[in-house]
Amino acid sequence: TRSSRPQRMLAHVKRHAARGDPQSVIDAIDYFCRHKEWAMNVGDEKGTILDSVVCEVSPGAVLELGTYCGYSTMRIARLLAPGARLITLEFNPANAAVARQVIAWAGLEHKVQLVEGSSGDLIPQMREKFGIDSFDLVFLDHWKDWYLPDTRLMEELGLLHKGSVLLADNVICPGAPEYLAYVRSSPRYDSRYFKSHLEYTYVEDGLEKSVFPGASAGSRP
Ligand SMILES: O=C(c1ccccc1)c1ccc(O)c(O)c1[N+](=O)[O-]
Ligand SMILES: [Mg+2]
Repeated sequence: TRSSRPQRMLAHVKRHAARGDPQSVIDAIDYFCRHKEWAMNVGDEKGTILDSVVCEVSPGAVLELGTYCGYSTMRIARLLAPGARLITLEFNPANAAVARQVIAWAGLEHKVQLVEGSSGDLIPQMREKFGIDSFDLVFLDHWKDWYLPDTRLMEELGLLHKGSVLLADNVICPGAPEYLAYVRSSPRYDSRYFKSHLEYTYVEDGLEKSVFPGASAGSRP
């Protein structure tokens, strides 16, 4: 049967990127998506914004919702301090299989735990299965109408602490209007929009960075 786009992307990585060199894997994927076949990685332009937020937060525990082929997983993992952990959730088994190989090619598998399944099912298992108490940074990049319900779930489960940062991709294109309205209006978040472009295009898109000031904020004094 015909190969999939993620499989062709992986073949391009194996042909053009150096094992154990995350930047060369990132560059190979960007080249493939810009010059051969568009794909929905966060990309190089929004990727530099993601990098700057990761460096600013210097998180000990990161949750990524939506692994896809592992591009943003690598961008985050390559910047993590020794001992810091990244858990990434992917719903689609075929994409997860490609992502595991991309992450391994970059030599970052020891920093990443890739879990297959639905975020709605897995988020409630974070404590018991992964020993995570709370997340310092969450990168939301999965189905856009799951951003809000999953955020509410993390709040209710106490997985966000004072200062936890939510960084959401695609808040303009394809868009996450309910999520955006929530984080921008709720007294629970200090939210800021980083204007950019949809990966590998001139269409406007951007990342929304929302800092959780603590569960007490927004409740009755
Ligand atoms: O939903 C799409 C999409 C919709 C239609 C066609 C192709 C992709 C998309 C586009 C850009 C993204 O950065 C992204 O994360 C996604 N996604 O699926 O999560
Ligand atoms: Mg995206």
